[in-house]
Amino acid sequence: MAMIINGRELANEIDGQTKIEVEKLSHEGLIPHLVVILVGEDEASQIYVRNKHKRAESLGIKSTIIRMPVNSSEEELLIKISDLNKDKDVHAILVQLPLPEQINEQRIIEAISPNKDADGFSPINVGKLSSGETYHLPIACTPMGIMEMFKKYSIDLDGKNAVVVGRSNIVGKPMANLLLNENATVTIAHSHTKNITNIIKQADILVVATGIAHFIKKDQVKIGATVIDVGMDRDENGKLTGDVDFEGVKSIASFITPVPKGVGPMTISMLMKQTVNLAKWSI
Ligand SMILES: Nc1nc2c(c(=O)[nH]1)N[C@@H](CN(C=O)c1ccc(C(=O)N[C@@H](CCC(=O)O)C(=O)O)cc1)CN2
Repeated sequence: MAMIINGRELANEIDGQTKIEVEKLSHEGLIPHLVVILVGEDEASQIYVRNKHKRAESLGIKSTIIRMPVNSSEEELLIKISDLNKDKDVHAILVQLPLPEQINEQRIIEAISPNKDADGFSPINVGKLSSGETYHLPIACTPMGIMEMFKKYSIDLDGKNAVVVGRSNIVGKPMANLLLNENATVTIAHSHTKNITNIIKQADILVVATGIAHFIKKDQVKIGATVIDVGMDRDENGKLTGDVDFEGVKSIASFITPVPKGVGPMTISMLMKQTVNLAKWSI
């Protein structure tokens, strides 16, 4: 039976460390400041943004939310980002995704200064990560949170077969680079991959980010694998569930993350930690 990785507990532990760090910086006159831009009224995005704001305030981080109407133009958003890039009081900028369809997501991400890139999505920072350079580098928060889980639970990655299912810029690609940087042998599988079950079955470390509820079943998973579920799906009753059939897979895995209380809570904790780092690196 797998050990269940408790993301909520680990997130609380990391928040505790972040709070101490913020107190120290505040005594030195530096108050980390995160600005989150929310365009439109997507229900889930509003909840995530509110949660980020509450978490930041509880840790002593200055938090500003900029709300823009759903019909905002790309130009308006670019102007806002340009102002924030120049504002010395702002250390970290995040544009909540997804954006309304009239706005090109990549153009927006590229406009954020790499030095204020709270999400680690800027092409400069993505390039550095894929070159194996990690000094003063903001990294995508969800994969970074998963790396913290491996560290906390002493899960060795060196020489292991790691399979990342999903190739998004937010999770799949940065996850693969982080695993590669730790000497894992990494395969990215996706919707066009042939014989995907055979590939998944080889994984000592399996990270799943497909957005398809219960995509991974027990008979596809190697006995003793570590299974990380990044999914946030809804089952037929509307209940939050993951990309992995948790009940089945937990009986053969050695470690597994649940949904909820797995990877999700780590994302916001890593954002807080990254905001503090960006503030420190700015001086
Ligand atoms: N600019 C960004 N946009 C988005 C990101 C991101 O990292 N940067 N990620 C997601 C949304 N997200 C943060 O923004 C996020 C999603 C989920 C959770 C979380 O804690 N989930 C809980 C369950 C919550 C629930 O009950 O609905 C869990 O898994 O336990 C945190 C952050 C897309 N946009």
